Amino acid sequence: MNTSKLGGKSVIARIEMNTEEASFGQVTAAIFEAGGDIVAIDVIQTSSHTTIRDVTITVIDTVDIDIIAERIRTLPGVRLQHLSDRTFLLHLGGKIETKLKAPIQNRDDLSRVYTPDVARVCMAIHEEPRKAFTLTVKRNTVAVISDGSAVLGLGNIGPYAAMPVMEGKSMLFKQLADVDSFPICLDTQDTEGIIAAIKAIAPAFGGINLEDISSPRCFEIEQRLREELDIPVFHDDQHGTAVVLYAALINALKVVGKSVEDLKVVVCGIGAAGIACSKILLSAGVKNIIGVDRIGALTADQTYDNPMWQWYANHTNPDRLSGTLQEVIQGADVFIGLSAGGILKREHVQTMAERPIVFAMANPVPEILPEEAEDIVGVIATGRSDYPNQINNVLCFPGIFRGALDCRASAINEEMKLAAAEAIASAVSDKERSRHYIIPSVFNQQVVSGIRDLVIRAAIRTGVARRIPREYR
Ligand SMILES: NC(=O)c1ccc[n+]([C@@H]2O[C@H](COP(=O)([O-])OP(=O)(O)OC[C@H]3O[C@@H](n4cnc5c(N)ncnc54)[C@H](O)[C@@H]3O)[C@@H](O)[C@H]2O)c1
Ligand SMILES: O=C(O)C[C@H](O)C(=O)O
Ligand SMILES: [Mg+2]
Repeated sequence: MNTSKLGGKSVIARIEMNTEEASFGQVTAAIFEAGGDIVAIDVIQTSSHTTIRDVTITVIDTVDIDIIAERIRTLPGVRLQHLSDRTFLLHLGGKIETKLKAPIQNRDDLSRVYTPDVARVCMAIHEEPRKAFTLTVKRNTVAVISDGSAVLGLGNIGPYAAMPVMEGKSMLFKQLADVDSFPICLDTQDTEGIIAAIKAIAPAFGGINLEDISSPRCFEIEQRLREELDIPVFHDDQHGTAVVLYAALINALKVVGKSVEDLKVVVCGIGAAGIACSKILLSAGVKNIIGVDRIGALTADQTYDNPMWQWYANHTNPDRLSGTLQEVIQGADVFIGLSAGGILKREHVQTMAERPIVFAMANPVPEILPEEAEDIVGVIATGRSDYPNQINNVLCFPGIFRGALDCRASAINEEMKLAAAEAIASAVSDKERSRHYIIPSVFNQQVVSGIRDLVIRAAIRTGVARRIPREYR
């Protein structure tokens, strides 16, 4: 895939200067002229003739960091000691750690957190298994599990390379919703192997967040685990995405003044996310959805080996359109991309209906970058945090699990998902809503608490809550 548009970079240049030969002004001018932007300067060491500074430089994608380094190196009296990529620095040794809730300071503490006293707690759980929820980490812990087979839009990069994403999800769980979580990448892509592994580790967890498992295996894995486990199993790429997409569409339609029943929607990428998003749109009353994958539009006139595609073809595309994305997108009101970076061109968007809505959600590179279509669309959104309108499942998964854990839900059902979408959409007020603001920020404090509230109510209403939090009694 094309990784040249992975976003801006931020580096730290450690620069040693002989103050008799060079001035810091020359250094900043050289960085600026080569296309870098200085965002921070830290003095590391000074002596009578030399100073060492850490200069934090950001650059946009089109700027070559090596050229900046070369310019610095050629300045007389200046030495570039080293250049570190801040993103890689942040990943050194991983991004999360465990922390103790109580210190172990003496033998007495030791005997209570561990043997012999811990045995009494073990036996209490043995006698009454549901006490695992009160006496272990199960109460507040979710496993973030992947097999590395469909990581972001990077594809099947395997369990080791998938870890940074899963660690990132765990950080978001903790920071946004105070949910503890473990990133777990399994070294198997066999459906039965994955199901068995997850069932075997489930006792430690209050919920399972499946992540970046490719379709169609993800459907069976989730379905089986939902049937066989008594804790919520939620494939985030399907349902988290669908929830946030639906929330964004509710608000985008208000901005462009169109209604759900009249829409022609093209969904590109009929995988885990594309199928789940299409399903939520069908239940929201969208009548004309056309799914497109690498082979073109899915139509009931064809037969497919992939059973999900067959189901899809039979439930969408009422006019039985066939052909390429370029052909079927003509006259569409909405494009939803959950496929691969850079596949939608400005010329295609120009053939869409008036004030089209473009949700280019492939990560890390969207189907089309906002700057390529901004002036010809009604609303454009991506999955990324560096553009306005980020449609990303991070708006959903922390809050939906917060709600599910707080009421000890046995499952996350359709009603809870719709409740979460409603909560997200309503976090943007009528006054705030605009073509650049259809979806609340990930950092909007209202989002998690709003989702939690509606999700708990939906869980109680539908009988999956095993504990009613005090404020709902
Ligand atoms: N913004 C978000 O919150 C969010 C959430 C989930 C997934 N995504 C992104 O959506 C994409 C798909 O994720 P997934 O989990 O559904 O993966 P997946 O592997 O299950 O499905 C991807 C589908 O896209 C199809 N595809 C790939 N290239 C295509 C092309 N050029 N034209 C048409 N179809 C093409 C594949 O054949 C496959 O069916 C990824 O880029 C992922 O990062 C974004
Ligand atoms: O991980 C993300 O940011 C979104 C999503 O889960 C994806 O796979 O792209
Ligand atoms: Mg994902």
